[in-house]
Amino acid sequence: MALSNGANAHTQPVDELTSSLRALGLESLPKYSNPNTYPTLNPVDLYRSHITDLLAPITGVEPDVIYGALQSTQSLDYGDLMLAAPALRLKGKKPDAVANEIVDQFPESALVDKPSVDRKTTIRFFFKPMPLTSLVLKSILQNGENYGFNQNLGLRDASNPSEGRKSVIIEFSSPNIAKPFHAGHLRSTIIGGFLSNMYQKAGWDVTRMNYLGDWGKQYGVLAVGFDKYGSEEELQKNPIGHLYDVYVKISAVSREEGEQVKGLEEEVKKLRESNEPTAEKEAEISRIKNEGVDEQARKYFKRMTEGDAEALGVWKRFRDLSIVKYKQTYARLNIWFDDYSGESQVKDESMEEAARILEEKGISEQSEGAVMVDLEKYSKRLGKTLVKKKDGTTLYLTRDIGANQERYDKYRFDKMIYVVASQQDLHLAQLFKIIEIMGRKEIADRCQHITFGMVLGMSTRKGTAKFLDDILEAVGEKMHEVMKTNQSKYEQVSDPEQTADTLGISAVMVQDMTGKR
Ligand SMILES: NC(=[NH2+])NCCC[C@H](N)C(=O)O
Repeated sequence: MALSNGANAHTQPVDELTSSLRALGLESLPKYSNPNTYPTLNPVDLYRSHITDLLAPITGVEPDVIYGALQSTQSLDYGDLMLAAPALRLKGKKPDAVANEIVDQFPESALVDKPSVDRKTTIRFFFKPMPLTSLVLKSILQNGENYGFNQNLGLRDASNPSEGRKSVIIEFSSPNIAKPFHAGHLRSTIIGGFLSNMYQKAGWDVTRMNYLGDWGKQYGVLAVGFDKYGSEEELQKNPIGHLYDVYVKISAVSREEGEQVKGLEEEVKKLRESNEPTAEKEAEISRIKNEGVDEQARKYFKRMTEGDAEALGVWKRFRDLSIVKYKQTYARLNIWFDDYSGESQVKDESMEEAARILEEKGISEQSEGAVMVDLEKYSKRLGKTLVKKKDGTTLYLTRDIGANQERYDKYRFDKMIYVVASQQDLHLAQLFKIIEIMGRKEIADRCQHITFGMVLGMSTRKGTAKFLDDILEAVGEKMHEVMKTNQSKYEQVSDPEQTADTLGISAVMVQDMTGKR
């Protein structure tokens, strides 16, 4: 989304605010204004600044200290702002005496009532209602959807807007094709969407990125499965669900074959012990090993990695159709992405280059044909980890290393945020460490992992919700039930299904934001 450039995008309202303040009998803007928020001074900043102005002469404390000590309250019963007297750090005075002095000496103000002391040392401030409504409502009307935001925060240099805006990549959601969209993906989607909006409103250039799990042998398995169980019609209708079903079916076959081989091997062992012929059983074993799902999938994926157009074509269609469907579902949450990247998009060259650097710097070592990095010398908890498998293929971590560099080359980001569930804390810590010791500390320092637990506090009753669509469906149904418990109100809702849907989605979003982060 295009953002207006330049530092002055929001300076106009300040002038208008000044005139509103004059109308309330105040000369002009408060003298003390937080320099970070000054150009867009929103009402809360304005009140904090105003109170700071009034308290500075009474207490003799630095305005910065007072401003910082004025805190929001837990609930409005406790005032609009509060100040803990000890936070003023006045030496040689008892906090309760300080609190009383402040209340006694607090001058008449057009914006706030005379404060009161609570629990001896806490001073509570209540805003006067009338000026509050006239200031806030006016500011909301003037700023529209930009109310409460300061686009200048995203400037590289606030005093020199021509330096441009800071850029941030926010990587979030990142589900795996043909696998369920689980609670971790849901929370990542919500938190990531929220962060994107916040950075955008703070004037950063935001790139919303979805890093799909779309590469690896399992996509060979999927292609083999589609040959057997796939339906073109189903694929078009419901790609995400259908591919998942196919994957489940073919995985079961592959598991069965694995067990079969194990059983046959046991039998061969026994036959050998009793000197009986084993040829027949052995032939069966090698037939499964050579023609079974696993081997077919391995071959198929190998063709994909070698750039075989036909193999890639099939896979790409699965990916493209899934993305179309994802987009529709994300839209229900008002979430979109600028870049659908994914593990498949990481170029071999960038991974090879990373491998070369790791080797040259003596960071990686050979380990029984595979390549490993020992991070224990940096931190015990980072452990040892593979960056290349014995057969030369890459791993999840390898692809992340390559992707990190490619994103930097492409976007020159000032910051990159990975919104990923806490199961992957170690993975991301390893990633950032490896990037750092490869000599890219500057890039590593720009990367941040936003982690979260996966307790959802919302169980989908049937326990069958596997995809985002199902989850949203389930919460909608639940809401509908709740609505029906009040029949007289229910009858007044014109489109209950639609309303339940909207409420359900809102509930999912809101419950994630109710905890303090
Ligand atoms: N850059 C990353 N590794 N991002 C997280 C990707 C999450 C992964 N697709 C999963 O579902 O587990």
